[in-house]
Amino acid sequence: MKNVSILGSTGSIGTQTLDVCRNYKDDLNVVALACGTRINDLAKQIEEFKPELACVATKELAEELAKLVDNKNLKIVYGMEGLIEAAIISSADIVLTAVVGMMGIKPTIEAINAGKDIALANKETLVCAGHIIMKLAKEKNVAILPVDSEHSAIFQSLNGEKKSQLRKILLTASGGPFRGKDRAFLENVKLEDALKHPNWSMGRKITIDSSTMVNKGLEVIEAKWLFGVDATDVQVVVQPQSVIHSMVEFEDGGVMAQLGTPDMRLPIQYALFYPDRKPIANSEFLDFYKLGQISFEKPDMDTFVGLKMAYEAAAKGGNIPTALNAANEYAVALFLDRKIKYLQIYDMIRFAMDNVRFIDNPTVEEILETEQEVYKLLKENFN
Ligand SMILES: NC(=O)C1=CN([C@@H]2O[C@H](COP(=O)(O)OP(=O)(O)OC[C@H]3O[C@@H](n4cnc5c(N)ncnc54)[C@H](OP(=O)(O)O)[C@@H]3O)[C@@H](O)[C@H]2O)C=CC1
Ligand SMILES: CC(=O)[C@@H](O)[C@H](O)COP(=O)(O)O
Ligand SMILES: [Mn+2]
Repeated sequence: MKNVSILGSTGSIGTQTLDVCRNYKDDLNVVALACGTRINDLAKQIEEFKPELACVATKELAEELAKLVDNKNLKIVYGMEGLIEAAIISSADIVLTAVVGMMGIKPTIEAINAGKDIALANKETLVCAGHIIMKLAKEKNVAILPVDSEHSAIFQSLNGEKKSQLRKILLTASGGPFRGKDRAFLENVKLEDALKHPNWSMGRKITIDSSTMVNKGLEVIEAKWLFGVDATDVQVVVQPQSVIHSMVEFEDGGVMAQLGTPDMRLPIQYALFYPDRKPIANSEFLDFYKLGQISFEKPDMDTFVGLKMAYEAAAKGGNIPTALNAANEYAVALFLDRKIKYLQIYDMIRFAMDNVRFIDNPTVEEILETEQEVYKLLKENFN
């Protein structure tokens, strides 16, 4: 039996993780659940999975949750302190990090310090603090198991191979809902259209990131840290059907790929049960006769400049990936609130990367200071 703590249990990855736990009740035991504000959903999860601890965003929500649940053994906590408590709970063997954004940094680091394996969906954490997290994980001998579909595919493709013989990583991208469009088209795109991912059903923030291809940029940096390669050795290949989840090429010209239907429960359960594979319940299997064709394209980085800026951020290093990520989080939240136009997401990222005070090898505190500095810069310079 493996004890699991889930950070972000009410979201897209969180609920799919609970579906895996539901399908494997004898193997996975949920010990902690953390969410932000959806306390009615959390209350139902608590009733079904009976964790020891539940965490919500604020004290008020914690008090409301206490009224909704009838479980005297449940400890209810809140805020960042509470999220860290959920991450380091002594009974957990593994922490699945599925919160969105930089709020994942501290709990992930504390979970590693407490010796927990990490099933990592929260890519923003590695983008900003990959240099700290990968080093610490090695020191503490804990595994960082990728949940992001592409990184799980790379991890699966590298299984049993010598990393020294790896030539490059081929990171696949759907191209998002605006694939093939030009900059003039992007000028006036609507929120509703940006939220229509061609293949995946995901949370709102990552869905916008996929549409701008900033998601792919974050994933290039995530791959750099997870697999210890240069970002220049990560080549993005647009594969619009999202059937090939990523590939790796070796020195001898051999290419290994992982394919599957777009169902996040596969990478989730692969991370939770690694190195075992388990049957997947209620999912479709790939039918190559029905599939017809798989096609490939080069990404248009002159239109989707978010991807180009991520390569630039990776090359500059230090706190520049944090500047890119923080500006993107800030801008996407405004776009989701209909406060800015689509292309301002790129403008804000550009401005933050060009104007933030450079810090080489930033500490966690400096990463979080950079986040605040970026927010201030953007508030002062965009209205
Ligand atoms: N969705 C997907 O298929 C994929 C997602 N990822 C990554 O996984 C992460 C999660 O994405 P996704 O599931 O789509 O996002 P969602 O927006 O669907 O879920 C986010 C989760 O974080 C919780 N949360 C928000 N604020 C807080 C807070 N203050 N304290 C604690 N929890 C909080 C939310 O709770 P509540 O809603 O209750 O406020 C929710 O449970 C992201 O980093 C994303 O990039 C990676 C690959 C695929
Ligand atoms: C499911 C997943 O891992 C997402 O990151 C998804 O891959 C987004 O797709 P694109 O960014 O390629 O559109
Ligand atoms: Mn992905």
